[in-house]
Amino acid sequence: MTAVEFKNVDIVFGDNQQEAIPMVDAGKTREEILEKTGCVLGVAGGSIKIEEGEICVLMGLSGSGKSTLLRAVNGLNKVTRGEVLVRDGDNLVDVASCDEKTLRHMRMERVSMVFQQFALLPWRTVSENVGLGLELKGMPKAEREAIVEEKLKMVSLDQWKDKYAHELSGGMQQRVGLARAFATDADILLMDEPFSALDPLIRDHLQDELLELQRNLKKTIVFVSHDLDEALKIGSHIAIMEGGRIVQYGEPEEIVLNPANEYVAEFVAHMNPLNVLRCASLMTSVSDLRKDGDRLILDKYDAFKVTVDGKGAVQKVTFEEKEELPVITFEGDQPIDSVPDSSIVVTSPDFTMKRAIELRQATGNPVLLAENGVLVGVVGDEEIYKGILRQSSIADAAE
Ligand SMILES: Nc1ncnc2c1ncn2[C@@H]1O[C@H](COP(=O)(O)OP(=O)(O)OP(=O)(O)O)[C@@H](O)[C@H]1O
Repeated sequence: MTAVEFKNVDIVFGDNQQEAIPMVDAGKTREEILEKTGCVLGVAGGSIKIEEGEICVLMGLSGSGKSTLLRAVNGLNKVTRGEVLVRDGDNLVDVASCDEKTLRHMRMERVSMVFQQFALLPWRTVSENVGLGLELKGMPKAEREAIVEEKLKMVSLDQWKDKYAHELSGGMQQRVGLARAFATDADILLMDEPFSALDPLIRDHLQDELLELQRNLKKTIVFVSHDLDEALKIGSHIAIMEGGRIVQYGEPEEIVLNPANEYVAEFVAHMNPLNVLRCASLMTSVSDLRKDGDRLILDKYDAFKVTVDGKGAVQKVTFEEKEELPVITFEGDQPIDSVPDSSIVVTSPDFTMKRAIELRQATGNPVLLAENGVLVGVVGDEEIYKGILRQSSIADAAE
């Protein structure tokens, strides 16, 4: 079900909007529109649909219009033309055109916002900050406290509930901000660069925490970031914005494999491919493997050979004709170090390049990929190098 839909959204700042809109339609740039009309183009023709339970990341350089689009979801920015549909129970409300009362209801009950600068009230304790939204809604104290306690536990700050913001580190303050957002019943969270002021390790940790919270609570999150690695890590979909326009919208791997223009390619050139590229896009397919009689050859030295049965399932793998290697199925929920040295791992083509490298390192052998028990391909050193080289050739091309 759709949680948020932007339909041809234009947001123009300034008084001369009637003159600016035809220029938006003609595809004029922000600079041209500013020069002719004095208006600043915030967003032009923004159209995306965000499904419930997704994390959609709005990504782009400073000034590309990310925050402007985000703030349209709770009516903080007035939409010049177009619709911003937001789920309210069984209905979708157009927050761009609804009355004040409906907008207040949407802000209070449906959409909650987490800011970059924590926005904690210094005179309130941690628990009073987390309970703020509930208090404004008029929830009785006892009921409020139970929810606050639970959310503080979720972000591991229950021991800190009576402290004040200045007694907490930046990362902890941001976790309080997260707990406050998760404490409301709002199904939709807006997050405007919530982690960008934090140092990289804490940031990485909070991203993991957000993903974990998201898995449990299944909120819909619209997240602004200027960092493609962050977007790729947490986004189920990413909208890349340039000069007020969405230039590409897609799943992380789609964006990395097929950047829509040079602007996107430039971001992709500097990202870390390990967590994004999947084995399926790195592997050599079974149909491209060389053969030795009935056996498939897995590497260029003809060292590893695999025998499959009539249904395509792996039966036997030999090393240099002498040794038969143990074949292990790896589902992904066991630790890597549980995988025996020298074994051949069969795993899913959906796993990331990072996982393939870890398995390759743990076993010393190529990694086999199977779908529903049928061998579909292999990732060995060659495939891993190609994955890394593709990345550096994108970087070279972008420079
Ligand atoms: N209230 C406003 N009045 C006038 N212009 C505005 C207003 N808000 C944003 N803008 C302009 O709209 C454009 C897009 O700004 P926006 O803040 O959405 O970009 P952003 O991609 O979020 O950038 P950043 O990462 O720097 O926050 C900018 O040129 C900005 O100056």
